[in-house]
Amino acid sequence: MTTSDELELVSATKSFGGWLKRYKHHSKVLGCEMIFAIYLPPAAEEQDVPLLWWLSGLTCTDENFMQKAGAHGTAAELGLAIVCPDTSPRGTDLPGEHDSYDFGSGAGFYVNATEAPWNRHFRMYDYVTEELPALVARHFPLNGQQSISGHSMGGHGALVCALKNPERYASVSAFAPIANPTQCPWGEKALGGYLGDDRETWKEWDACELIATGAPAPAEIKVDQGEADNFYQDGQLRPEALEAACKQAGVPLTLRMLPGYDHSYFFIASFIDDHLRYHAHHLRSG
Ligand SMILES: N[C@@H](CCC(=O)N[C@@H](CSC=O)C(=O)NCC(=O)O)C(=O)O
Repeated sequence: MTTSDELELVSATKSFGGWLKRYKHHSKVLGCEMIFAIYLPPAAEEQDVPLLWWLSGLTCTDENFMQKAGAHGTAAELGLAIVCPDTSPRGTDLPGEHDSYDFGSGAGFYVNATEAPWNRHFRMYDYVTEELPALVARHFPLNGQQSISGHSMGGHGALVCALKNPERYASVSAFAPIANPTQCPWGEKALGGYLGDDRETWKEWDACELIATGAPAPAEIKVDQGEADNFYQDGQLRPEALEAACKQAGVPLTLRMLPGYDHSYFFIASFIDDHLRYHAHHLRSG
């Protein structure tokens, strides 16, 4: 087992002149061993660089984005580091943790659970906003400038992290986020399980609710949504609710509805360059 400030290198792979590295560490917040991935652009060999957080979706680990999004070339060009955390605590084996793809392992929803037994380990919000940022700041050549993005459950996570901490991130974007989790089946299952039956307590983990109560965004929010996404068509994502909440509150949002694209990493790979350039712009001017 590693101690809280030790990193164990799992793998190192050269990519576009930079390095994709995976590390194992002990998380005090989650009470288990975790793996995260970091892409360090070539510029990180000479200077401290800005950082983009990528939060992945249901069933993902630290690996999906790094292997499928095709982000390394543009991140290398822009001098942007990228960190991908895992999507839940691992190896805790709570009763029922592995029974479904949308709750428990691979489905931490970036909240701090309050219901037993989940509250012992499932504190992914604190992990991605406190423990892991402090850890990577100590170990890598980062200049302190940060932005955040994510997909689906991770898009929800990115929006919530940014709306709760607008001073910490220069910008926020999302691909097909679960934008209104208090009002969709995925969110009702996860928030009910992790937080209990009182739906009032769910609202602080819902981007639309946060915006409605006056939470400011760090910059104009950028969201891409595929129109052929089956989860969108099934009402899991609700970008229209995000658009309405932003309009009502005067929060700037650029929402693109993209014909023909589904929920997969082919959609993400098609538009990741736009998102990286949007974040690099805000990180430079931040
Ligand atoms: N039945 C599918 C559902 C899981 C899925 O589609 N996961 C998406 C994220 S969905 C919302 O958070 C994903 O990113 N999958 C990983 C990938 O590499 O595509 C299943 O079990 O895969």
